[in-house]
Amino acid sequence: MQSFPEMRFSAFAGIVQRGGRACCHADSRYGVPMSVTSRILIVDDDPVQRRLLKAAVERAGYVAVLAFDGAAALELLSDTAQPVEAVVLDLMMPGMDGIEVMAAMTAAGLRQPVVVQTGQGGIDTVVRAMRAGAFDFVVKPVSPERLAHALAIALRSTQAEPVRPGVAKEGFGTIIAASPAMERVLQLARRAANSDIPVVLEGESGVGKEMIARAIQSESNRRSKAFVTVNCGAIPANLVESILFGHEKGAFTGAAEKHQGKFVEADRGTLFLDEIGDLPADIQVKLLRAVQLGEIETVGARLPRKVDIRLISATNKDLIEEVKAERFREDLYYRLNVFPIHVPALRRRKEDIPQLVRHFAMRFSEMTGRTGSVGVSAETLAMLTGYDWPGNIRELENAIHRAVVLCDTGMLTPDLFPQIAAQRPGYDLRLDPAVAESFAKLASFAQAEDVPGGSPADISSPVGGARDVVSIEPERPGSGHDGPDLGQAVLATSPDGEVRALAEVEEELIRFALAFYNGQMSEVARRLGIGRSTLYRKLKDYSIDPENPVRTAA
Ligand SMILES: Nc1ncnc2c1ncn2[C@@H]1O[C@H](COP(=O)(O)OP(=O)(O)OP(=O)(O)O)[C@@H](O)[C@H]1O
Repeated sequence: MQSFPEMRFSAFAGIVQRGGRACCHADSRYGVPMSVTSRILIVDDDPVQRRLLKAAVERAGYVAVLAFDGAAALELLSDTAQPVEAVVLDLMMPGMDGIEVMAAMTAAGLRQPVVVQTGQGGIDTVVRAMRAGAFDFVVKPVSPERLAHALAIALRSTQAEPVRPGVAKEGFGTIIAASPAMERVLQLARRAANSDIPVVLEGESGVGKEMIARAIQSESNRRSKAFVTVNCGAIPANLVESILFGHEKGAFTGAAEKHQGKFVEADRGTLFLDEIGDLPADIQVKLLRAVQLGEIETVGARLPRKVDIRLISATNKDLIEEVKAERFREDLYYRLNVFPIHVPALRRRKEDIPQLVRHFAMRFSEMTGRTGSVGVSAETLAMLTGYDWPGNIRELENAIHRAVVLCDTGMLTPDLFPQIAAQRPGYDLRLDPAVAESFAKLASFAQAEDVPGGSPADISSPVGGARDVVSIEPERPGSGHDGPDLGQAVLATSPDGEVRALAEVEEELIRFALAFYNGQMSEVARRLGIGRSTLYRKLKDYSIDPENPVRTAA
């Protein structure tokens, strides 16, 4: 056995000279043996960023190697004596920028996975980086946890037999998440799992609400009991009561048998009420009673029955708006909505897309019995990351499934996603007729609601079928530039030459900032110099939807 000092690195930071330039490298202060520790190259011209990234990389247990520009980075990457296994690359650097570094890496046959750092805002840069071959991207300022996660997955991708990225059979381990927004969601959901607190999951269709509900159940102390789901929007109004609360034999015409109902089925377990906003008014009263008293009234029964239920509800409606419109009972709203969790749309957390794409490619490769997983080309990853996914993860999952089934080459290429390519600028859609035909066939099996962005008609005729999609991608005004487009400046005077009202200018500036910072509330509040709660109050005052701040013309 080696003695302790030999097992550890000495703490040093050396300077590598190269053509008059200097770059430094440092060892892990955690003293992890070199033979098992991956060396991560950090390329950033900003010394403060380099220091922060180095601390994060070392905290994750890797050795940080630092370079302050592209040229020094390429030299370190080519050093076979001390191989670097992954790269954290800044895109905006003087001289050679990040995209040029990746191009030079490709030209030199350097295959280390690259995690690029991008600024807040426009997706164009991300798309360019993915197209240039980036493995993943993180948005500045990146948390140490997010960076560690991205590096772990990047490093696994280089192993001969890649491990599925953090995927467990059930629970939170099944949920692929890389973005800070989803990390926060999962943090809240984990908290909720520790108690019986009623949870409402809000979010668009296909964002993963049911998956999160299942994870909460499977990590709660009810995990060994039933998880029963009811889609309140899908049950005919005249059957809701009987389906939820059950009925006695002969309770009404046609009730030939006793039916125990979902509440009884879920007794001692969890009841997941999906589309809760669609519950008819009379059933809302009965649900309120069940929640308040812990007892239900089975149709036709003489006595109420006690039940012990953990309730998780989900909605893709704005429940408070439903309350205001008197379609949803206020008392029930407050009973159910004790612990609200908002699950953001996929277009609001594009950092999740590369990992989801790889995850589904691997899963569907396994399911379709392929030997080894299909790869995903850089061009495809760029295209899929740039797309808005109106149907969220469900749409992404279905798109990858179809592409894997149709893929003959072992690599997912843009032509396997005609319904997406049709909506992204710059993709040539001259499809192989055989592929187009397969899409037409597959599309006829697809449920229209599963692919909101691509109906069968779109898929079978990708070129002609391209529809006018209203892009809600919150692109940074003047994206592709470093600063705001001056054409977007908030004007101080009105067309009649008079100074505009303060409230009007404020509203416009807030809308501008929301679009500019891609809806990142903390950033918007910070830049406007106000607190988050003030920002939320102002959004309410001006009826601004943070998801869609660009006001439509009156
Ligand atoms: N983070 C994720 N990681 C992996 N798969 C996911 C993730 N989120 C969602 N999915 C998958 O996407 C699909 C849709 O998810 P889910 O049904 O949970 O969405 P939902 O928000 O409940 O949709 P709806 O409102 O339409 O019922 C499922 O197949 C689910 O497994």
